[in-house]
Amino acid sequence: MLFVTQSFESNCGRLLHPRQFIVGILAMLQSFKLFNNCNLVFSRSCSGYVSRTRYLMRLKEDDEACREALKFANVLLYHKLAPLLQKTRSGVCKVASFKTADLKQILEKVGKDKHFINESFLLGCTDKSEPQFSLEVGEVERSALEQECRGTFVDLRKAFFMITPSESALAAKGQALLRWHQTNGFCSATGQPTTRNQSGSFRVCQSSGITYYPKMSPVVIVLVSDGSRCLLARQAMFPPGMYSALSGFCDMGESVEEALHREVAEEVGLEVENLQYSGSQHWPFPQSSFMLACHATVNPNKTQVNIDKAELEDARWFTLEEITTALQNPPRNPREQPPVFWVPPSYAIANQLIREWANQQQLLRSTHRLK
Ligand SMILES: NC(=O)C1=CN([C@@H]2O[C@H](COP(=O)(O)OP(=O)(O)OC[C@H]3O[C@@H](n4cnc5c(N)ncnc54)[C@H](O)[C@@H]3O)[C@@H](O)[C@H]2O)C=CC1
Ligand SMILES: [Mg+2]
Repeated sequence: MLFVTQSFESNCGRLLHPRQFIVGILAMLQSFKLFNNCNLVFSRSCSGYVSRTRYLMRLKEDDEACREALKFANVLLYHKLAPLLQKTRSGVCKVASFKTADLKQILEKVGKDKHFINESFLLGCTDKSEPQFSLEVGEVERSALEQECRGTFVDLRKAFFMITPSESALAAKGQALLRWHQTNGFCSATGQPTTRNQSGSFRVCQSSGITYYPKMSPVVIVLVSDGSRCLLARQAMFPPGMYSALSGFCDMGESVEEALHREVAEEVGLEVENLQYSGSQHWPFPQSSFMLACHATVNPNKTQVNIDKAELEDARWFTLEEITTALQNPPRNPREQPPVFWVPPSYAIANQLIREWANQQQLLRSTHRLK
């Protein structure tokens, strides 16, 4: 109904394009649930962001519509949370996705019931409004499935170095949703099993009526600059040579600003100022984090780091030259051939912060040269 009301409001006072008119009628039918398969027709006839969003909203909430959408969906496969990747003819890696009908045949070939596909969770939809789902197939023998699908299940951290940032985001979301369902099968109040809705947008405990929604833990991440260098750190568990921006989970009751000040003070013993928001990102590790990324500065006369060795193995200041070299030479296989110093892959928001800082430094230098 919201859609109909808003589209009428926004079109008020001007003539409707025939396409808009059809879309409006379909939306109205859909909102009154008079036309069962309407969502399919609707999704294919609209390509706008708002239409896709409203369509997804409906799939999340309406089990029947979601089941219907799954019949014509694209499904991403995971084996013990590792996404299936395929190589294109040109040798580029991409996240594999299968049409439901094709996937049913594949599942039957590897000895799985075709109805198993109903275990999928709704992920989103493509630019063409084709619904996307994720499915965990960990019970099936991995090599048989890889052969049948002509792909390889790759650890997600490794996959981030092989696929584009937008595919990384999709693969990360799929994994996070599967993990959340795997670890939220029981109500924390009653201990009774929880059941999912069809899309997987929530789970309910039938005994207490409590609804659980997939959750992310807020994490602050900050690139600290002293004006000409930036501070990067590494934890002992990082792959050799990798340094990243400082980060930390927000404590209960904290604001982003408070968490940033506290984390920097705890981890490297510095006081930051001039916080500047850069962006945010969902990060699937360790259990779905919501990364809030900022830039900050320290007084250039107070740059002595005092590392908390329980948290960090090392933290040091890097020059623009060191950063530029690291950004220009991302490692292909960091675990097998680690460079002396490298930064997180382009999908990670830490990489975005580091790139922004490098661009700003370059701009500052060229402005100085002009003076
Ligand atoms: N996307 C990106 O660019 C980056 C993402 N990250 C992510 O940020 C996360 C947090 O960063 P850290 O520096 O490790 O955090 P941190 O500095 O807060 O230290 C982690 C410790 O905090 C405690 N902790 C408090 N709340 C927690 C919670 N909700 N979940 C798990 N542990 C909690 C645990 O003892 C844990 O060992 C990392 O797990 C990492 O995956 C970190 C850097 C870059
Ligand atoms: Mg930390």
